[in-house]
Amino acid sequence: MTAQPVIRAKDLNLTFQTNDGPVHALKDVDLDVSKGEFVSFIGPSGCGKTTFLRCVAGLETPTGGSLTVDGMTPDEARKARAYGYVFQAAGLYPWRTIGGNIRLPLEIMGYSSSEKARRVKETLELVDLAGFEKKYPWQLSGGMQQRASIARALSFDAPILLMDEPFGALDEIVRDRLNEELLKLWDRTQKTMLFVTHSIPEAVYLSTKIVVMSPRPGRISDVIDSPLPKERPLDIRDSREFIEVAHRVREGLRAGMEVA
Ligand SMILES: Nc1ncnc2c1ncn2[C@@H]1O[C@H](COP(=O)(O)OP(=O)(O)OP(=O)(O)O)[C@@H](O)[C@H]1O
Repeated sequence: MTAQPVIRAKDLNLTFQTNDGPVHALKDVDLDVSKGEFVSFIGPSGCGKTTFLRCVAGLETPTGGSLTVDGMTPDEARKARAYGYVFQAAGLYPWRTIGGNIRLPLEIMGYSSSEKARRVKETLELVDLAGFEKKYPWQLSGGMQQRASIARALSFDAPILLMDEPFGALDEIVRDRLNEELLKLWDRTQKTMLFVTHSIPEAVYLSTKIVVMSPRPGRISDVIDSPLPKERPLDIRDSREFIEVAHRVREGLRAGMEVA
């Protein structure tokens, strides 16, 4: 049985009108993402990765083609709170505690006090930050702040998690650990993940599907279904299969640059 697509993009185009002329940020993007997949988007700066995520989130309006999110228009999906969004910088409010930050979307959505408390506790446990509820962001390391920002995006239990280079600013050891934790979290929550990265090993390690993009105009140059098993210890990165997928991603990136 094939899972029903949660994200379906067909001939998606987006051209920004700028003072320097039109910028074709997305060109003829076709992509189906099934429920529960972990999809990474990789490509050089300016190839439209963030723009695609923002289209899914209903924050940009495509100029052509169609896009459905959980069977709805992106705008409807945004209103239905179908996704959580994690940004490159943790973006926590410094004047709120970690618990206060996670509680914020729940306050906006009008959850009851007991429900807010339950969800804050639950998501803090999910990202391994139990006990840090009353700390302020500046009291946490960069990796912990990013985990808190993931908890905030998970707090209202949306079926889709959009992550725009969430670990880009972290050192490699912290990033490795968060990658491992993210896979466990994905396994536990069964959410559909859309994840932007510049790192080939990160994309290969995390994903069930890797979307390779090329710039000017932003197109998909390859879509790779990962042959790696779901269970992924970090040393899987030394395996032949891993190296082969990484090689194919690199080739896709190179081919995209040559065409552009
Ligand atoms: N609001 C906007 N107005 C005009 N041009 C924009 C706007 N947003 C993005 N662009 C342009 O669209 C193109 C795609 O940008 P986007 O941020 O999606 O790329 P990206 O692949 O996410 O890049 P990076 O890896 O650097 O984050 C770029 O050329 C960018 O300058």
